[in-house]
Amino acid sequence: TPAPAPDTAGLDALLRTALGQGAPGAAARIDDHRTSYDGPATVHRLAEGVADRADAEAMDTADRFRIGSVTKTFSAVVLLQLVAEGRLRLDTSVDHYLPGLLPDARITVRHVLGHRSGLYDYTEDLFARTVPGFEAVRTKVFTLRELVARSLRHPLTGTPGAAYSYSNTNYVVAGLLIEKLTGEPVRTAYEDRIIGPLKLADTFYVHPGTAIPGRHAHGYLTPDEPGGALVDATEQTVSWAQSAGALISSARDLNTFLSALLGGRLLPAAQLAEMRRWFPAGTGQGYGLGLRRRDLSCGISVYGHTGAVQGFYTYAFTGENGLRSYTAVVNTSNNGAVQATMLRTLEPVFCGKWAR
Ligand SMILES: C[C@@H](NC(=O)[C@@H](C)NC(=O)CCCC[C@H](NC(=O)C[NH3+])C(=O)[O-])C(=O)O
Repeated sequence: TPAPAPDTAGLDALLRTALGQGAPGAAARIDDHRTSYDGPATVHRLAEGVADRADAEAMDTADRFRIGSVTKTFSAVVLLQLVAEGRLRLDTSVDHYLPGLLPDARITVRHVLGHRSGLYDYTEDLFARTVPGFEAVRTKVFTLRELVARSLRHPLTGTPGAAYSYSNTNYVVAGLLIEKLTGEPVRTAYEDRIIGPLKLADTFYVHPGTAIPGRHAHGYLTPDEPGGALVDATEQTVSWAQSAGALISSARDLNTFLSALLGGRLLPAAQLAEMRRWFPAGTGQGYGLGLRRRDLSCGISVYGHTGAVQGFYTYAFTGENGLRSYTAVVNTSNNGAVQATMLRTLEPVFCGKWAR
């Protein structure tokens, strides 16, 4: 049975709701392939509001932006390619590859990629106070090991291999694994293994640079104080996240990436299957290896990742076999109402107008 057509009117209504809840702008793109993830597609583009509050430049679906944790899916793909090449084993202790880094040799590569390591999330400390925390790190450059050291000031939050517990520390360790196994910085791995082969012309890893190259949206951080002024957070190193959240991309490129991933272009079937071994991660949600699954009201499950970096929320998901891919960005963050509204957009996009 063909998938229901996207309800673009319902999607646009939700984007406008997000603006009413405090987002300066919102943009969304759907790439709807007929028979194959890399074949011809119907493209839907929607944009509301402004990319830049200073000059009221309109939001455009072509604008580049910071994708936050969607970076984790890129990092997981690189490591799973290394698994396919026989250079890494998922059920081997991280200690085997990075001796002495972690305090518990029971933590395996699979635990790290599935957020089941128990490693404390150092960003809890960094961003307990949203704007002061951001201002304190926005121009800072950390090493990946410094970020792990911040995590290890706290005990493990649980037994390695037990429940899912989201932690950025896991994808900092993933970055250290990529660098150790390839002998190259993570930027080279992203470029050689994903960005180049898929020709993702809007996708960049510029750390520790602070500028978003070319045409981009400004990102506005919502302060903790109700009614407080938005903070232009566009320029930052994102060194606090790196392999856990520092990539820059566009709606077009993320749709290409997810369609290729779920379409089987980036990983052999065995490794894609590993990525899709789900652990419970909330109601109607699963986490595999760098990949989220969300179950929708119409019985469709979608696969991708969300992103939250100062000034930008990203939602990037695709359906079965990567046929219909959807990316949306709103240029604010630290705003729960906007986040909830944007998660609802998956319904009209993948279930059509009967989902309202
Ligand atoms: C959610 C998403 N995770 C990410 O994208 C990672 C990189 N971001 C975070 O862990 C949140 C950092 C604080 C953001 C800040 N919040 C605060 O400072 C709150 N005090 C903000 O909202 O900009 C995911 O994995 O799905």
